[in-house]
Amino acid sequence: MAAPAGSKESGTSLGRSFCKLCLLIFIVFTSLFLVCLIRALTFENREIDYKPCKVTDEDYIRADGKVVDRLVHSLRFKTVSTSKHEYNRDELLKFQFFLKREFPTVHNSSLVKHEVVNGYSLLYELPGTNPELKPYLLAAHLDVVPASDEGWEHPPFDGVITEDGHLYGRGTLDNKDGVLGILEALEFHLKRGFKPKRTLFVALGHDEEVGGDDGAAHMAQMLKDRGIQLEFVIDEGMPILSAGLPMIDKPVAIIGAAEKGYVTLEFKVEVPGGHSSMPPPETSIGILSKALARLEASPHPDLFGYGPEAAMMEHMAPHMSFLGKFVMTNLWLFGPLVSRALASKPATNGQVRTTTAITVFNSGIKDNVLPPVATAYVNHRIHPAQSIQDVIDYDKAVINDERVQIKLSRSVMNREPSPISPTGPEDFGYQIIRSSVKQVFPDAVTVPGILMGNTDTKHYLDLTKSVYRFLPAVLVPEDSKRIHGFNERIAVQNFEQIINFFYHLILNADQEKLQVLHSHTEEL
Ligand SMILES: N[C@@H](Cc1ccccc1)C(=O)O
Ligand SMILES: CCCCCC(=O)O
Ligand SMILES: [Zn+2]
Ligand SMILES: [Zn+2]
Repeated sequence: MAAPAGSKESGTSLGRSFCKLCLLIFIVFTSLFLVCLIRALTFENREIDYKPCKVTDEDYIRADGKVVDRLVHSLRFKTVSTSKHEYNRDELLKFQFFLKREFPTVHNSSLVKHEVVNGYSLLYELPGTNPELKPYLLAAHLDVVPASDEGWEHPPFDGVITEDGHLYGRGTLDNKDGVLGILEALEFHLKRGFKPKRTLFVALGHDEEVGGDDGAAHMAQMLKDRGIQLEFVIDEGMPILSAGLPMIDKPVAIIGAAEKGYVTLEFKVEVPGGHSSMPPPETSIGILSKALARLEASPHPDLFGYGPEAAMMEHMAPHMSFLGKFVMTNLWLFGPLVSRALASKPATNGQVRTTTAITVFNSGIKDNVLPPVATAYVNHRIHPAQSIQDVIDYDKAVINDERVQIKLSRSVMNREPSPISPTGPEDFGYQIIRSSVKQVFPDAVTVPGILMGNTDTKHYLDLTKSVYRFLPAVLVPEDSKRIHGFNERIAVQNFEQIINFFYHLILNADQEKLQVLHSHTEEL
């Protein structure tokens, strides 16, 4: 049967426009590929390497004998914090006397001014010979979160070292490794006659795990009252990830340049009670449960690129496989892909958005009584691009039900996200930390990032804009569950590296200014 009139021509023109469309798509994809390729090939590694401090073999501190014993004994003090103002004072005092006895030079040298603050925190000052140089602060905390023997391979307060060289205990990662790391390095320096040019403070808080209001807050106020401004602060924070990041096979030291905010919201539904034989279509439990289900089904917006996470990827790019570099130097195009990859795992989802965790649900009186009240608590860790009010507004819009009352909980931990600290090639504090990492972990890549937990650094934000949350514990992503969880542990060899990190940091920070070694840009 002949084709209807005109169909032959239209078939050809359809074919022609289809070919034009294919050609257009081919041209678009080819040009996108070429743009990405040129960017990847010409990407400049802006990092500048600075002259590291001079050290000899005698300068290396070994974590053996007395050194490792001191950490083991420190873990046995049950310096547990449970809530605001509630912490084990006896154990804190025993720990304090132990440190005074074990670090005699730090505590008796005429070079060191040592103060016990608010009964249990420890503040040390080593005045520098050059008062022109702004002081810096090394922070850590003496307290730990609770732990019972249940669920642990070795009791959390015994300090057991296993055959494979791991020391098990509450506080091995959070944060007695930091406390002893700083004190071992300082004692070693002082015994060798070290006299700083730049004033150094060490602040060991005793209630970080419950907000730091009795410890770090007081030490910060003392420094403010003395009119002190700091060059930089380094406190506990992100680790060195030895695995788990996409398309990079080197260890990555993530230096926390920002810290997420923290807010717990209370959701409450109040309805008339009554006899369960005459129930309304929805009880208070039903109304609140549906509202919470909507919250879980509507994650807060993906804010990849609005915090330090994009800078983190770009700093990794020069050290990645070609594919990795191709992607990470073209986040303008692949950003949505990268953020979806980060969002796919709980351990990294918090890098790209405000997280939502329904942590408490209370309701019900008796099985034949309609529940007059249902209450729930939701804990959000807030992305630096959002505020507490943004989070409340978003939750209200998602819940969209007048019967659900939403209000700020009276949690002592509520706080806005921190400002983002400078991480540029000339920023002294960030570069000093980078140099010290590279001296102790030569094959590690250093990048800026966000700390998802919270620390005492909130109290020091008025003293400097350069606040970093980093401690070179070498971890894999699975280890994150050990922090505040079961089987917290540290490799003794890694503790030795932490001590030497602080040893180098104290030397590197004592320079008047950064001395350029070479800039990668010059190399190109
Ligand atoms: N550091 C602990 C406790 C804490 C929370 C919030 C502020 C200060 C401390 C955490 O991140 O959960
Ligand atoms: C290792 C990071 C810890 C976050 C702050 C804390 O829980 O003490
Ligand atoms: Zn903690
Ligand atoms: Zn901690």
